[in-house]
Parts: sequence; structure tokens; C-alpha cells
Amino acid sequence: MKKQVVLYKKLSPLLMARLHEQAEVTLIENLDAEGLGKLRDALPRAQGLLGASLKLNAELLDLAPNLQAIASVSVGVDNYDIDYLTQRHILLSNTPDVLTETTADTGFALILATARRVVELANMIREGKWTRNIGPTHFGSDVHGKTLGIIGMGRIGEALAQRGHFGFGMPVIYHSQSPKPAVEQRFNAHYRSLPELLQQADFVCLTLPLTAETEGLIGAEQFALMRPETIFINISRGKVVDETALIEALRAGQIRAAGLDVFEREPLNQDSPLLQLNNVVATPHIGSATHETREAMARCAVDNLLAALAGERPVNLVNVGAWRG
Ligand SMILES: NC(=O)C1=CN([C@@H]2O[C@H](COP(=O)(O)OP(=O)(O)OC[C@H]3O[C@@H](n4cnc5c(N)ncnc54)[C@H](OP(=O)(O)O)[C@@H]3O)[C@@H](O)[C@H]2O)C=CC1
Ligand SMILES: O=CC(=O)O
Repeated sequence: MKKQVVLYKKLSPLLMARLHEQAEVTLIENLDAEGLGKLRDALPRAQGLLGASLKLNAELLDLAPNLQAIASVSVGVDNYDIDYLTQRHILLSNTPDVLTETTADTGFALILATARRVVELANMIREGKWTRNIGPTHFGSDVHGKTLGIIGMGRIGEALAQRGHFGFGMPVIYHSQSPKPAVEQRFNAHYRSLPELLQQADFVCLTLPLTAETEGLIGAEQFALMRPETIFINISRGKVVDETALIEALRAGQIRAAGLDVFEREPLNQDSPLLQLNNVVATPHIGSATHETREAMARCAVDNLLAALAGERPVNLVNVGAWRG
């Protein structure tokens, strides 16, 4: 008998056809109030779930007694209670690697956009304010040759280091849970304690996951260690940063600018003070959002889900403790 799969993310026709061949599929197109109601109705029969951007807490998952596997279309797994899933032997998989380069591209786009004031000055033209040659008040700062500081030297951190080192001749310093000798050799990178990195980097870039340990890692005390020339980039998760402290640091000139792809609350509220600041470049969580990469992520998630439902260990199993094979 075909397995029951609930999708809360629309897939390409090719991937939909592949899923339909092997499973009975219920598609929840939107996660608005109506969609969430449909999801609740579908959960009691779900054996597999596939989607992203939804906090799947125990209260929801308790509605799904037959659930065997969740395939997240993301590398970050902060939306899941991993202990709870493991206890119930529900296999959680994610989509690492396929999005690494694209997300690092986004990080570098934010580095360049903030340093060279791309958005602010492009808006100046649109507003009809380019009336004579620009002068020092419109100058930005160099990227090449500046010190790139990476917090979280994993897959995406390493791809960012590659761009900085080979593309822009940037000295690379990093902070992680453990030193990375291979990375140090490849990019001539140097390990630093967190306070040292915050003091020394021209660009402080967050590329680490949201966990109990990293929530609120960067707050007032950490911004105070940065310099007025520091540019702060966050492509990890909004909650790693105390957003109120970030706004204060920007307003007080404690740091020069911020490039932000992620926020404490998403979508970001239109009233957010961040949107009033010219030295903030804000993007709507687009780290992996290209046609090619989103399709690769969805394909990876479908592979993981079908493997799990067929009793095989998914390649990207997150909670290995749940595996009984
Ligand atoms: N903006 C976006 O659209 C996207 C955002 N992301 C975010 O990026 C994150 C990283 O992805 P990826 O690079 O693939 O993950 P990896 O697991 O490869 O890398 C994460 C790195 O963070 C480090 N780390 C974890 N905890 C800490 C800590 N407490 N202090 C310092 N370093 C720490 C780890 O260090 P160690 O190796 O030493 O354990 C690891 O090297 C994702 O979890 C996700 O939240 C990902 C994709 C797109
Ligand atoms: O934020 C995106 C992810 O894949 O994680």
C-alpha cells in the first residue's frame, strides 16, 4: 500500500510526479490559517511530512500518531524538537551541501552591498537625488584586503572563506566550536576566541546554526567589542542576535553597517527600526533562494523522505538516535 505523505511546500511538477508514483500525497499550498487547519486535519493519517518554515512542535506532532519521517527542505533544523522526534523514532532529515555555495553567494552579496552602500545609493538615483558628482559623504569602504571574520566555520562558513580568500585577498579569521586545521591550511585562516574575532574583523559574519547555545550569542556586550568600521553580516538565524542591541549599535555608530538575511521574527515587521536605517541592507531570508538551488533542495528532501518511508536510512538523517535499522 502507498504511504501517506503530507506536503506543506509545493514542489516542481517533476518532483510531484515522482512522489505521486510512490505515495498518496496531500498538498497544503499555504501555511495561512486555512492551510494550518488543513494540515491539522491531514496529520492523523500522515506517515511522512515534507516542507519548511513551520515550527513543528509536539502539540502539532501529537496529532500524527503514524508519523515515521519528516524531510525538511532546509539545512537548519531549529524548527524541530529533535529530542521529541528521536523519542518517537521519527526520522528527521535536512538538505545540507546543495545550498552551501548559493548561501555563501548571498553572504558575499551582503558584504559588497553594505560596504559599497549599493542599495542606499541606488535608491538615491531612483529618488532623483543624483544631481551632481558624488563626494566623500557617499563613499563606501573597500572589501578586498579587509579582514573577514567568520563565526561558525562549517560548510557555509568555509564557502564564504573561499570567496574572501581567493576572490578578494581577505585575511580570514574564524571562531567555531573546534579548530579546523584543513581550513586554516587552505585559506591561511586563523582561529580566534569570540571576543578576539569581534575586535579584529572588519566583517563579522554569522554562519552558525540556531541552538540553545547560540541563541542570543551576539548582544550588547559583543557589539561593544566591535569597531566603528565593523560591518556585521547575518545569514544564519535571526535569534542568534539580540536585535534590539543590534539596532542600538547601529544607531550609536558602534558599528558601520549591517547586512541581514534573517531576523528574530520573519517576515520582518514593516515597522522595524532596521528598515529606517540607511546603513542596513535587509533581504527576506533569500540565502538559498535561486531556482536551481531550491529545486536541488526539494529533490534532496524527496530522496530523504522516500528512503525513510521505504525503511532505508536517509542520506541526510539528522537524529541518528531515531534510527532502528
Ligand atoms: N540565510 C539562509 O537562507 C540560510 C541560513 N542557513 C543557516 O546556516 C547554518 C549553517 O549551515 P551549514 O554551514 O550548512 O552548517 P554546518 O553544520 O556545516 O556549520 C555550522 C558551524 O557552526 C559551528 N557552531 C555550532 N555551534 C557553535 C557555537 N556555539 N559557537 C561557535 N560555532 C558553532 C559549528 O562548529 P563545529 O564544526 O566546530 O562544531 C559548524 O562548523 C544553518 O544551520 C542555518 O541556520 C543555512 C542555509 C541558508
Ligand atoms: O535557512 C535556510 C536553511 O536551509 O536552513
